[in-house]
Amino acid sequence: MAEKIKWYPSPAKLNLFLHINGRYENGYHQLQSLFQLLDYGDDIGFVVNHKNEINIAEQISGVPEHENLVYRAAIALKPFAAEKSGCTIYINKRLPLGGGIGGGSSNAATVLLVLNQLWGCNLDTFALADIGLALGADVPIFVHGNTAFAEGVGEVLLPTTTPEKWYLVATPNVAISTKAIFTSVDLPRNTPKIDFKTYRFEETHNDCQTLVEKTHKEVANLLQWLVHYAPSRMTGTGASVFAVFDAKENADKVLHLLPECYTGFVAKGVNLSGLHIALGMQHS
Ligand SMILES: C[C@](O)(CO)[C@H](O)COP(=O)(O)OP(=O)(O)OC[C@H]1O[C@@H](n2ccc(N)nc2=O)[C@H](O)[C@@H]1O
Ligand SMILES: Nc1ncnc2c1ncn2[C@@H]1O[C@H](COP(=O)(O)OP(=O)(O)OP(=O)(O)O)[C@@H](O)[C@H]1O
Repeated sequence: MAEKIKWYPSPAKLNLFLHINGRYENGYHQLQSLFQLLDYGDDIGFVVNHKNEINIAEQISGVPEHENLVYRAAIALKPFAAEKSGCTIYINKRLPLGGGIGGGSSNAATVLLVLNQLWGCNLDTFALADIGLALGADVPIFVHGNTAFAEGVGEVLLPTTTPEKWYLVATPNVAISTKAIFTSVDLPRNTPKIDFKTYRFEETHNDCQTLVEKTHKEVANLLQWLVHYAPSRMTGTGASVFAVFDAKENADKVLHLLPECYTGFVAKGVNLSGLHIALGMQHS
């Protein structure tokens, strides 16, 4: 009989703000951000084997298996598992690729946390976050699983709690390369550091937004439309943007009005990742 697939959530995040404070010698950027976890994302399924085989059941279009962060995360964890450990991994993709909502990074974190349990590796979340950081700057936030302020390249995390808000997340049909934004000469890199204790959404911004609005008119147009309804901003390096609402019904109303050329969803901001709840991890 075929083994049952065990499914786990892989939540999305928003960068409620993103300030670029400088640049490290290796080209990576020193940033400050507030990573807001959402109750919406992909689902990742697992069937463990003892045949030393790691594979992905169905490929993501345009992403070769060996470049898929899901595959790369499993390979990175394998040295810590028993010799013949393997798995088949299923991906139920809902999050847009390259949206700035962390889809690939979150998928990698789900694989690290779940296989750590299923393979019995017994690594703590700090060790898993270290492995994750080598896969992407956004992986550690999903490994630790708390909404958090971030510094460094995004890996120095200060968990926080945010008031319950509803987010309409909308994405134009364009792909934006994170690398292209971070290597642009037009990216501002000198925002002074803020004190997280005095954070207010209205007093922050996303340093990538003006540049992306110039290079991708679709993002500028979407933001212009959305801001009529609620405070709106771009997340990460785009292409997704979000609008903030106090009530779900208001976010739903605007989602229904969203022009057909955009995709969108409504999600609640949460302080603890749904994955950590599913795995019975109360704190990281
Ligand atoms: C900007 C954010 O989206 C904020 O959440 C992330 O920090 C990006 O995280 P990510 O997609 O996991 O990024 P990575 O895959 O590590 O890096 C993609 C590219 O972004 C640039 N990059 C990323 C993070 C950072 N702090 N500085 C950078 O300059 C690097 O050029 C790198 O080649
Ligand atoms: N499992 C995966 N899911 C999504 N993208 C993946 C995955 N594995 C590799 N990738 C590659 O990573 C790229 C960035 O994907 P991702 O969805 O993480 O971007 P993002 O939302 O901009 O992330 P971030 O907010 O962390 O910058 C994709 O365009 C794709 O080529």
